[in-house]
Amino acid sequence: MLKAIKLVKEFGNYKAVNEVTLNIKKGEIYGFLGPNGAGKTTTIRMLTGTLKPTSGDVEILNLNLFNNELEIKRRIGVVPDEPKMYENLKGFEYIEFIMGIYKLNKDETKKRFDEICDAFEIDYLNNYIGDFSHGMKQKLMVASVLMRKPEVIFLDEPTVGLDARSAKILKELLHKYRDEGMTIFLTTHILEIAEKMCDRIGIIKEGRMLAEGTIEELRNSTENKGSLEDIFLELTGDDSIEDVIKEL
Ligand SMILES: Nc1ncnc2c1ncn2[C@@H]1O[C@H](COP(=O)(O)OP(=O)(O)OP(=O)(O)O)[C@@H](O)[C@H]1O
Repeated sequence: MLKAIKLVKEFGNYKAVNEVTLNIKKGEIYGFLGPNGAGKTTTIRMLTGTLKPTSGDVEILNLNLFNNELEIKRRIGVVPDEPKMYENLKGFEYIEFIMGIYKLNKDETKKRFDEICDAFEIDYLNNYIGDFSHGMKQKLMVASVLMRKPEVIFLDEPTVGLDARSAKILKELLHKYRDEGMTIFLTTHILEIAEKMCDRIGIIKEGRMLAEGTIEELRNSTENKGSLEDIFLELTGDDSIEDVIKEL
């Protein structure tokens, strides 16, 4: 469904992503975790066709990304870490614009969009996007992508800026769409969210994959039998954090 084969991205002499290989199944929620600067956003940008890899390949929906970019972009959805939207449009104008671009069935899509708006309490569609807070933009961006029912969705730090209620609603919406067959790839720094939300987790550091598996598999592959936070800190080598805290 979603495959990356030895993906590499070099910025000058710096290897931001170093031979990352992924194999994600249909209907799976895959959490991509790693410390700051590990290469998560760079990987997402390569997986979604916004950044050309230095080497390696990507296959989505059984199609090679680089030979089928338009078809793939039509069938996937992307929620970037910074929601980029037209600031001079009102919320409802942006949604009409997206419906037009993707040539969506208006009645069906509107029904789905309204359901998501109800869940997220989006009641500000008559206002200009430029006046929205980060969280308000994020919710509209998520709604504009989910209403299309993409077959694969990529979300980079989707809960940043969301209040606790909206983050919980997002988790429930993603589980619902996963159960209907959507494949979901997300990054997060909130390990509790990853633990509750994801079927499988990959951990990256300094561009390289350190580990991958279900929480249970990750637990068995490390000495640490505790929470995802304990496993993550052990794998990423930040287990000295307790000493740092003691010194504070
Ligand atoms: N356009 C660019 N030019 C040069 N270096 C870049 C560029 N984009 C990313 N990098 C570098 O690549 C590395 C990986 O960055 P990336 O944004 O993928 O990390 P990340 O895991 O998403 O981090 P964070 O969790 O902090 O968002 C970083 O060292 C970053 O400085």
